Amino acid sequence: MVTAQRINPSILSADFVNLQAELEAIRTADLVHVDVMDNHFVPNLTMGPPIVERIQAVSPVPLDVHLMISDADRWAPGYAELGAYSVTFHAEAAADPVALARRIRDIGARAGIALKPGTDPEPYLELLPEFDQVLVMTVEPGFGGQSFMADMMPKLRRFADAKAKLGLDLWLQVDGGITVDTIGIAAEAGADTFVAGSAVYGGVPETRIAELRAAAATHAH
Ligand SMILES: O=C(CO)[C@@H](O)[C@H](O)COP(=O)(O)O
Repeated sequence: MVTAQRINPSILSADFVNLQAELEAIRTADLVHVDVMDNHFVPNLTMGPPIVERIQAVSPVPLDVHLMISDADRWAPGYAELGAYSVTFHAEAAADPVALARRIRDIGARAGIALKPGTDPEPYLELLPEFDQVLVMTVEPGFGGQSFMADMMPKLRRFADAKAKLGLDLWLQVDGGITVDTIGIAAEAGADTFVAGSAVYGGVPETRIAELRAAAATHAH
């Protein structure tokens, strides 16, 4: 069986003044990746619940919310309540990742856990049944347009191995520096869900999404 692959454009690279049109331009995507940053967990600031709620209301594609914020335990459930399809919080920002994932799932969203490049995957491997997706950051979180960190592939492989061993239906997501040249490397290491900002909005989004899909498919497991 070939694993389904998903392309989730990050609107961090979109024109925020024309966001509704930018959302329409990626209607062939699987999910819209929404980067929420608080200028505390990461040195950048984007948006909070009121703007995400408006995006949710007008987007033709469901939202994959990535919270790069401190105190995730307090804020993450609100994004599930406003209707996000998935809510991913950082392992480094949650006091009790399992309890938080359960709250997100109880509200009806998919629960994801994200790891910064320097974070050891080991403590999370046995917790994987509590999550619907794992996000392995392939750049330091905070900004679009950075270079893909190929040295994160061993971490991705550890999650892929644990997923196979436990027989889980778990999505493995990568985010940062994903292009037609790097997507295959991540797919080869076990990723099935790909976030791309500058690679999508740096050209005609529909064409770029199709190109990324084709490049990933040649490396599908
Ligand atoms: O979370 C982040 C950055 O922290 C990402 O979602 C970026 O928006 C990806 O941008 P590109 O590396 O694809 O340009």
